[in-house]
Amino acid sequence: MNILVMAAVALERDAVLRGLHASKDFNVAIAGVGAAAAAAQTATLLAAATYDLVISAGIAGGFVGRAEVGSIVIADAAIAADLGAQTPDGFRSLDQLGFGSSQVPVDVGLAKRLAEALRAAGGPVYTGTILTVSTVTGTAETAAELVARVPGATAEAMEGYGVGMAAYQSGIPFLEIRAISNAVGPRDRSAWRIEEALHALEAASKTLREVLQ
Ligand SMILES: O=C(O)c1cccc(C(=O)CC[C@H]2O[C@@H](n3cnc4c(=O)[nH]cnc43)[C@H](O)[C@@H]2O)c1
Repeated sequence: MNILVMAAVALERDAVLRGLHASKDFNVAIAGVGAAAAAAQTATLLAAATYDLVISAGIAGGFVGRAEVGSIVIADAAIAADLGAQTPDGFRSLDQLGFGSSQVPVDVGLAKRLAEALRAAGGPVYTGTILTVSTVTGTAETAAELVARVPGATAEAMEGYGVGMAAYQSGIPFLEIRAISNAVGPRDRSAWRIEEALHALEAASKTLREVLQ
């Protein structure tokens, strides 16, 4: 198998690489922060080589009561939660506006298999919707608004939809894997546990390699 893993920043890429133990089946690349950079970089790499699977991997915020710091979330759906329009009657997604889809398909069977393997390896693992946002949520009001908009919301990050859209447009299966570094809600950057999340991401990458090889 030839698998492309896209991480937003070097710290995430390095955690994934440590977990994969230099497996030749994987190319781990830096996507940049945000869906636009991630989509462009993923599309460039997909045009340059043949891949069987594309994965968006990194750290993320976890919705309170759904995914705690240090846990792993595997996407069963990947949704651009703020892509649409505000109207007097509330938010309208791209789908509701008739301009495409705010959701990219995930390989649900593979996501389930990976989640089972991660559970067997120990550590908290959840499957649920991972939101892609352009702005890191910083208030309880916005967190509540996102959960109301997407009831299955489990984690939020900034690249999944972009990576997934590039994969979808190339007809390649897609997965999103996130390790939780912080709670989604009132901004408290000092409470982010990035090291803890990177360790969880490394351990999850080890299991990922075992599942896919
Ligand atoms: O300090 C900040 O507010 C900040 C703003 C933008 C990016 C970062 C990063 O640490 C970049 C890495 C990566 O982390 C993901 N991430 C982690 N937690 C969250 C979150 O609560 N909401 C959205 N994204 C999150 C994201 O995918 C970044 O690319 C820090």
